[in-house]
Amino acid sequence: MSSYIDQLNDAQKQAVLATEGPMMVIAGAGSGKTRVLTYRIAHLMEKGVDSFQILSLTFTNKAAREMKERIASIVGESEAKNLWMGTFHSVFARILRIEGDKLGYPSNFTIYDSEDSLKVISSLIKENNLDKDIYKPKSVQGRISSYKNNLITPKAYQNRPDLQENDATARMPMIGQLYTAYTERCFRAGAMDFDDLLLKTNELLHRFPDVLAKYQERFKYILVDEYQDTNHSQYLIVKALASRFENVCVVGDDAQSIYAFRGANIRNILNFQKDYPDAKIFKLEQNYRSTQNIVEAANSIIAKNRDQLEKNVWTSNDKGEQIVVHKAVSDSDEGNWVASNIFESHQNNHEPWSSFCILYRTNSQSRAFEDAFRKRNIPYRIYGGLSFYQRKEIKDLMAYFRLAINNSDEEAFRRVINYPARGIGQTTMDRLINVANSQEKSIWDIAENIYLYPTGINKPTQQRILDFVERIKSYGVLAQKHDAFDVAAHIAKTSGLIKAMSEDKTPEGVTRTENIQELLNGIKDFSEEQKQIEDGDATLAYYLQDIALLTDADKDNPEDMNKVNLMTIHLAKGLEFPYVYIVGMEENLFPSMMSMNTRSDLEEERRLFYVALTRAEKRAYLTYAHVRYRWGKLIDCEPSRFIEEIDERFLDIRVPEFGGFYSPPDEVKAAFDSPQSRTVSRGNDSFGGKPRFMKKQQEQKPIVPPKKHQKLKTVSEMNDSGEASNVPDDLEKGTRVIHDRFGLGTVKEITGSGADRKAIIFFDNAGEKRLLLKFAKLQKARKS
Ligand SMILES: Nc1ncnc2c1ncn2[C@@H]1O[C@H](COP(=O)(O)OP(=O)(O)OP(=O)(O)O)[C@@H](O)[C@H]1O
Ligand SMILES: [Mg+2]
Repeated sequence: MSSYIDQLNDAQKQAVLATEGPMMVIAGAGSGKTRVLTYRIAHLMEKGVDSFQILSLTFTNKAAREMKERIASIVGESEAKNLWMGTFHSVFARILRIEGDKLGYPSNFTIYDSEDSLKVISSLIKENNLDKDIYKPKSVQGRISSYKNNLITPKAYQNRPDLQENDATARMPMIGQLYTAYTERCFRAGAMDFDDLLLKTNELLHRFPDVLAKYQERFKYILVDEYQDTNHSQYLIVKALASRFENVCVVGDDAQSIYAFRGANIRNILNFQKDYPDAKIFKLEQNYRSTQNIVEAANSIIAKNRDQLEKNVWTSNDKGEQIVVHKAVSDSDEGNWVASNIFESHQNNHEPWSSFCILYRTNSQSRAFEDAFRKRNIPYRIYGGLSFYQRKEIKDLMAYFRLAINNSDEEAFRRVINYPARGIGQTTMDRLINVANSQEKSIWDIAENIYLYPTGINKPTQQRILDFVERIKSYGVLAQKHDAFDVAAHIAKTSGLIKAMSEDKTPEGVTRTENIQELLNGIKDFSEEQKQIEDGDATLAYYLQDIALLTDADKDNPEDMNKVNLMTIHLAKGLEFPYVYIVGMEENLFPSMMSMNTRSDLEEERRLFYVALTRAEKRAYLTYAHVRYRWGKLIDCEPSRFIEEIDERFLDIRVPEFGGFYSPPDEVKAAFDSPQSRTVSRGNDSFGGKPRFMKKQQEQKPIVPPKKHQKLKTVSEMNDSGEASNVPDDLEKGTRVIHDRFGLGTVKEITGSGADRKAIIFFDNAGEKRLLLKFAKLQKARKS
C-alpha cells in the first residue's frame, strides 16, 4: 500500500479505504476530516477511477486548490488537473454554462455579485415607490435569498400564505412582487446571482431527466467537505446527483455549524442518515492540530451546548501553554497590545508573520489592529472587507468586460453608459429603463434599436447611445478572436477609462490607475497560464467566470504570503495557524447583541467561538477591552461569558487593575493628541452631559488567576467602588501610569506647570507620547 496511507491513523485509514457506498465522517475540529477527503480522492485515482468522474465540493476555492496540489503530489499533476473540484457555486456555474440554454440563459450569462444584486433591488424599490426605510434593500435581499435557498420560486411564493403573512407582519407585504420583478429583471439581463447558481442547478436537474442522468453518470464519486454548513438547495443537488451510484462521502462537524443565519441546515446531517440508512458512519477523535490545552479548553466550551452529537476529541500533542486572557484599556490599546505581542514573538522566536492570525466577530474591528500594525511596520493582510475586486475602478473596467461578453448585462450597462462621461445623463437612462420595462426587453435591446422606440430621447443623444453600442459590439467581436489580456488592454485604453483616471493626479487617483494596471497584470497571468494548459481557455469570457466566483479566502496573491492574517471567524473555517488571537471578547460583541435572545442563536455563537479557538496550533490569546468605541460612542464593556465558560485551569489570566477612570470624549482625545490644542471644558463628556469621574483605583493583590468559579471582574463592578479623583500631582520620572488609549506606561519626564504641565511617557505597547496633562486623563497604575 502506498506510503501516504501510512500518514493516517486507523480510523482515518478505514474512512479512506471504504470507497464504495454512502459514508459520513462527523468529527471534531482538527481531527483530519479534510485530510481524509484528500487522501480518499488520491486513493480512488490510484484504484483506477477516472479523475473526470470525481466531484469534490469544498468551502473555498482555495481549499480546493490546496487539496488538488496535495493530490497532485501523490498521483501526479496531469491526472489531478481533471478533477471537478471547487465550491458549489463554481462547480455548478461551470455546469450552467454548458446547460443553461435549456433554462433560457445565454452560455455567457453574467454572475451578479451581492453588490450588483443589491443595486437591482434598490432600483426596484424606488421604481415601485416603496419606502426604503421600511423596505431596506439589504433585508429584501436577505428574504429573497432565503426563499431561493429553500427552493421557493416567486411562483411557489404565491401559494405560501404563511410566508406572505410573515412578510406582511414585517411590514413588507410587497416582497412577493419585488421577488418576481427581481427575478425577471435578472433573467432579462442574462444574469444569475449567487443563489441562482444553486437554484437553477436544482431546476435543471429536476426538469431535465436526461441532464440529470448525464451528470449522475459523470460523477460516480461525490465528496463534500464542511457538510454541516450546506443549505437546503445544496443538499438537494448532492442528493440528486448521488442517487444513481450512492458513492457519496460527506465530512463535517456539527459543532462547527456557523452559517445557520444564512440558511445552512444542520439537519442535513440527520437527513443523510435518513436518505442512506446503510451509510457507514466514521468517527475521528484524535486532534492533530492543537496542543492539549487548546483541545481541552475547546471541549469545555462546546460541552455547554445542549444540541450536539457526542464526541470525544483528544490529542497526543504537547500540553502547551495556557491560553492568555488579556484585558486592554480600550480598543486601540487592544490593537497595540496584540501588535506588540506579535512583534515580540516574531523577533524572539523567529516566527514568520504568516504564523499569526487575528480573529474577530465583525469586520469593523480590524481598524484598531491595522493602525497598530502600520505604526510598527508589521505587514498584514485582511481577508474579506472591501477586496480588490470590489473597488470602484476595478468594477468599472470589469463592467466594460461584462457588457462586451453579455450585452444584456444591465448592471454593467448602467455602470458604464456614461462613464467616462459621454453626455448620456440620468434622464436618458430613466427613459431607457421605462421603455425596457414596458417592452419587457433588456436595456441593451432598446439602446441597440433606439430609433424604433418612442423613448422621447433627442436625436443627438440617440446617436451617442448608438456610438456606445457600436463600441461595445466591437469589443465583443475582438473577444471572440483574441486572448483575455489583449482584449482587456484594448478596452482599458479605448473606452477612455485610463485617460479619465490618469487626469486625476491626487494620490487616490494615482492609486486607482495603479489598481487598473494591477488588474491587467492579473489578466496577463491568467491568459499565459491558460495557454499552457492543455484544454485551457484564455478568453475574456472565461476570465470573467473565474473571477466572479472567487470567495474572500481565495483572493490570495503570492506577495501576500508572509503577512499577519486578519479575518472574521466565519472566514477562518477549516484553516489553521500557529498563533491565534481572538479579540473583542466582550458581551454584546461576542456573543453578539443579536444572538442573546434565543438558545439556538447563542449556541451558534458558541460554536463560532469553538471554531475560533480550534484554529490555533500552538498558542491562543483572548483579549477584551475595558472601554470601546462603538457606533461612535465610547462604551463600557464586560468580558465575554465565553471566557468564563472555559475551565480556568486552561487559562492564564492577565487582568491589570486599572480601576474605573474618566473616559474623555472624542474632542478631548483630539486635543491631547495635539499639544497646541483648544481648551475643552472638563466634565462635559458625551454621556448625556453628565460628568463621569475617575474612580479610585482599587487596592488589589498582584494578578492571580481567579479562584475556581470566581468570576472575572466586570467593569461595572470595578466602577462601583471608589471616589472621584483627579490627575495625580505626584507624577515623576519612573511613575507607572495608565492611559485609556495608550495603556500602561512609565513617565520619562515632566515639564511645565499649571495648565502647561506636560509629560513624556513611554507606553509599553504604544511607544513614546507627549501629553498635555490637563487633558490626558492619566492615572497612577497599581504597583505590581
Ligand atoms: N494522521 C495524521 N497524522 C499527522 N497529521 C495529521 C493527521 N491527520 C491530520 N493531520 C494534520 O492535522 C491538521 C488538521 O487536519 P484537517 O485540517 O484535515 O482537520 P479537519 O478535521 O478538517 O479540521 P476542521 O474541522 O478545522 O476543518 C492538519 O494540519 C493535518 O495535516
Ligand atoms: Mg477541514
